Amino acid sequence: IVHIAAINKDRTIDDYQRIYNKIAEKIREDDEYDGYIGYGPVLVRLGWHSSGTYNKENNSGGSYGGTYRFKLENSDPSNNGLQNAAQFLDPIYKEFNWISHGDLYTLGAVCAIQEAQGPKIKWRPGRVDLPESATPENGRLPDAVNGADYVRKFYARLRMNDREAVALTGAHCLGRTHLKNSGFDGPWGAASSSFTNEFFINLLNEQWKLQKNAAGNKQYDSPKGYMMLETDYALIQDPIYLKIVKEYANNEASFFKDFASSFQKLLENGIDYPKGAPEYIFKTLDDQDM
Ligand code: HEM
Ligand SMILES: CCN(CC)c1nc(N)c2ccccc2n1
Repeated sequence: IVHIAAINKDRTIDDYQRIYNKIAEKIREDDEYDGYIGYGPVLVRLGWHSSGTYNKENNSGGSYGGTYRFKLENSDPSNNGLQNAAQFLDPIYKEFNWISHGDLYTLGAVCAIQEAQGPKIKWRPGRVDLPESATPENGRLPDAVNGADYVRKFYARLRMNDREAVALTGAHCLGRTHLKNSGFDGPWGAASSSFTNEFFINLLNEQWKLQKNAAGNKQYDSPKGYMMLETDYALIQDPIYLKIVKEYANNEASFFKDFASSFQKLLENGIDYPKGAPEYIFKTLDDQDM
């Protein structure tokens, strides 16, 4: 399967910055969502899940076709809760319906990370809406009840190495798990909506206890009210991952640099960009004194 980015010469960075600003302003406006965590984290998860169906073996899945908009994909149990992000983006799509769904889902995730004071993420337009027949089957997204071998193998399918896998999981500094969505619960208390390396610091500093939660699923809980999925905890069980976790816990700049490159790679998996294809770095609202 080959997906070539379609470059729309009529659209400039200003057009996409306008959409970025609309999303960023709406994130600020709709601040009450999920107990005042806000829409940032679930927008990041939508961008990740619409890309995480990629399979390097046959270059199938991924963000290109915007197939999350079809029932088969958005009703995948792995996508429980992402309807909130899709509904958030609906009015933005109505106003700017010249953008493809794949570009919108990935732009929303980049916007959410940058507006959470995370790193600047380079973003390239050109994804093209594909028909429903292009929708990948359910089951391509990862399960949380697994160890390091599963995590390594899963990320390899997305062409990600150990550093990229650890960096990407650092996005779990945002948001929370919801029993009704995934059968996992927490963290409780001050849920942060800033993009930082705290996920790695918590992994190393908290005391973790493997417990069964209210849904009977195993997760690691800490006395301070933090939690880790088994796939999170795997990052300190595996010696190679552990070394990288320590690096990111002690060097936020290194985490930011690797996250930015890994996230762009994740969002662009499966797409061939022609030479000279435009690449944008959007300004945050703060950069624009908005
Ligand atoms: C082995 C890989 C991964 C597994 C098993 C996993 C699993 C999960 C689960 C079970 C949830 C809770 C969903 C809910 O209950 O609402 C979650 C939330 C989240 N995940 Fe992951 N995840 C993985 C990798 C990633 C990656 C690569 C990213 C982004 C780069 C990411 C970003 C997020 C975010 C931002 C949330 C919070 C969403 C919200 O607050 O609504 N995750 N993840
Ligand atoms: C770093 C603690 N937090 C956010 C305050 C956290 N920790 C997690 N382990 C986590 C796992 C999946 C989704 C969100 C998550 N959030």
